[in-house]
Amino acid sequence: MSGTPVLRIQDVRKRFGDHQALDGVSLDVHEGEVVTVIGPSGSGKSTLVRCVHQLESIDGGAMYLDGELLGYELRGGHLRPLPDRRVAAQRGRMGMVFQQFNLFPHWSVLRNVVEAQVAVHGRKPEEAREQALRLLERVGLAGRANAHPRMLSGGQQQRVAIARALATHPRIMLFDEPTSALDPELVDEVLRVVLDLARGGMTMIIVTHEMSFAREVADRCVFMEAGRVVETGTPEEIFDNPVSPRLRAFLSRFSGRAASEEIAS
Ligand SMILES: Nc1ncnc2c1ncn2[C@@H]1O[C@H](COP(=O)(O)OP(=O)(O)OP(=O)(O)O)[C@@H](O)[C@H]1O
Repeated sequence: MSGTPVLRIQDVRKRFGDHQALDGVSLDVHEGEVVTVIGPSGSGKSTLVRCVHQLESIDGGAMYLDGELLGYELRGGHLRPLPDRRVAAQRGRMGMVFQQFNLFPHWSVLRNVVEAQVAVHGRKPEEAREQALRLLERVGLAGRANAHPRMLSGGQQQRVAIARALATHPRIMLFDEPTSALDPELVDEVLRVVLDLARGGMTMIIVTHEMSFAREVADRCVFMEAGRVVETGTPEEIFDNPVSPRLRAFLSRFSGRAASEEIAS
């Protein structure tokens, strides 16, 4: 693909103590592209999106959003960390959805979405309200605008979290296992919303353990293991013609588990 990618991740390294969580990860995500990230537990998938969203600092490499260096600036010939307010502004150009929904419990659903725009774009609440209502409609929750998060199911709360992330008009959406905390019967309603965003052309990175969804929603799929990208390809390449023995082993473990779950249910 040509042109400046929306997101460029270049040789990113991240260490926790003596554990190398990311060991030189590179990935470009282009406008309108949906990239799913799969891999075994502990392979660094969440760390990767957390680094992009600058919830974790990186130890090496660089990341760019629309060509702009994330987290650092070149001053006096040296790379220096950006001041907090500029990091916050960069973060506001990305929408992050976590495993846990992280809604403010004492605010209504509507206010949770409105305040995202007020905080990031400094809009007046009354201006932000109309757009927030449209977003709640988009995630199928127009009727619950005045409810408080505790009155909603996990699936509904996650849909509010998606509306909140969309409220800042992000250039890219980052999903970190958005359905892992949900009861199985609530997973589909959230995945449908994400699929709808994908079809609408949203640029996204989605970390997920939902293999059939990872395949269905993706333009490109990335398999990570031990902090590295082991294989990248179209969903057909990754799921039907995996090259790396590590990916083959991962997929067969997964299909074995899926089959045994089906037998158990
Ligand atoms: N804040 C932290 N402090 C110390 N170690 C961490 C921290 N965050 C992640 N790790 C470690 O880094 C490694 C990668 O974790 P990460 O959560 O990115 O993996 P993952 O692929 O998303 O796993 P899962 O699929 O289970 O969520 C793991 O060994 C994890 O224990």
